[in-house]
Amino acid sequence: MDSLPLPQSVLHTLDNIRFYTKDAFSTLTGCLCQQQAKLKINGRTFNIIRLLGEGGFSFVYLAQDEGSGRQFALKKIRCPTGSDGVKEAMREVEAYRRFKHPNIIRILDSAVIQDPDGEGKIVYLFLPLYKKGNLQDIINQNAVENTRTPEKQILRWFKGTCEAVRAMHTYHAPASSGSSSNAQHQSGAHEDDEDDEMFPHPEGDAEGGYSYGGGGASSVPLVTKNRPDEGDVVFDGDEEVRRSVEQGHGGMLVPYAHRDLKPGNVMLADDGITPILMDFGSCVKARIPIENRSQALLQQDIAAEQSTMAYRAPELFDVKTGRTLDEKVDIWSLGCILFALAYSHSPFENMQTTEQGGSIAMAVLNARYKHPSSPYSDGFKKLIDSMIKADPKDRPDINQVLDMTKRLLQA
Ligand SMILES: Nc1ncnc2c1ncn2[C@@H]1O[C@H](COP(=O)(O)OP(=O)(O)OP(=O)(O)O)[C@@H](O)[C@H]1O
Repeated sequence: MDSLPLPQSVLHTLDNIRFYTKDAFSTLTGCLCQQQAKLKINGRTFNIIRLLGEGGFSFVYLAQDEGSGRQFALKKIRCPTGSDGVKEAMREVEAYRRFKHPNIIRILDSAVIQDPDGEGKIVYLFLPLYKKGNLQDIINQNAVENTRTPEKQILRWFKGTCEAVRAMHTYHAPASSGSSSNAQHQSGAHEDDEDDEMFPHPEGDAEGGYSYGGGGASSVPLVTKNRPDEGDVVFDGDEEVRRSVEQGHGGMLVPYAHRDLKPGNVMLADDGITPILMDFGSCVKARIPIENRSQALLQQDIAAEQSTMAYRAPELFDVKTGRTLDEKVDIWSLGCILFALAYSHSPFENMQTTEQGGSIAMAVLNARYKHPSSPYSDGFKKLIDSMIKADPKDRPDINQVLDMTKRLLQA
């Protein structure tokens, strides 16, 4: 059959869902209407229904398990040979597993396969599907319809988002061997893991909590374990945390920072109320002492790649030697998120800044922004202002942000 002429946008999409053999892909391009892209992993077949979204490093598809009919968000991360892609993707997987909290996305499973089209590997993350979209969709809708979300509603979404961030900022290393009691479990994490482990995992975990097949054209399942068995040392994917646990220093505070908090990374659960924090590709241990210029430049480069500019804290634009980066970077971003939920844009992507010839970076470094006129309360505006402070030391910590938010909700 002759191939149908396809518009560029469709070809672009197809280029990114060449999940399986070239023959099958030819069939797909020839019969787009009748055929659906399929992905086979470990004997399970998934129909790829449509593209949900696209990030800097990945494509996210709506996928359906042909056997059970269950739908997922399937994140596909392509990792070229010679890059740290697989390692970085696995850091994201470990971060999803580390934080078990009702406002943090959980991972259902993951797999690494040989890229059928190249030398590299592809990492697939199976995530719960959120059909209501994210907070950026709400912002876009408000902008298009010239509407505003009521203050209390904004604060409810914001509070849930802060609770997710608190779970990261107050993370404690696993207490000891044979126990899964980390801070998240103690503070009411959901234990609803019955859906986990979509693929059979016949072997034990490899060192580092996962293993993946090293070659061959066929799909190789990632061996993962989402819940620790009795007697296992709980490994959270971080070498330093593991060493501390082994040395009997479990239970210590190890704050993590998300480093890419923005409305597009907060999904809405099906109730439309519960915010779910996602996209942990940028997540790092929060406290990083900067001892020399090369460390400063490295952190600056990482931030430039992974932290969205309009929500990025000033200390990540210009990393200073002799300082310690910490979790306050997220507090800045939370201030920008609250502002954006109110006024439909980040404080540092408004027209005024660019019209006056100023760059975003300059405005951020000076924490220079203005509240447009609005019906929001003074308390609400003060909460935003408390977080968007140039000096991280002047910003509240996450517990203080939550206290202020709760007080406003009760007012
Ligand atoms: N679980 C999900 N349910 C529904 N849609 C999702 C889900 N996960 C991701 N998406 C969609 O895919 C988009 C990209 O996802 P994600 O942010 O994880 O990718 P990324 O490559 O890490 O992005 P970024 O470049 O912003 O860091 C999201 O903005 C969202 O629209």
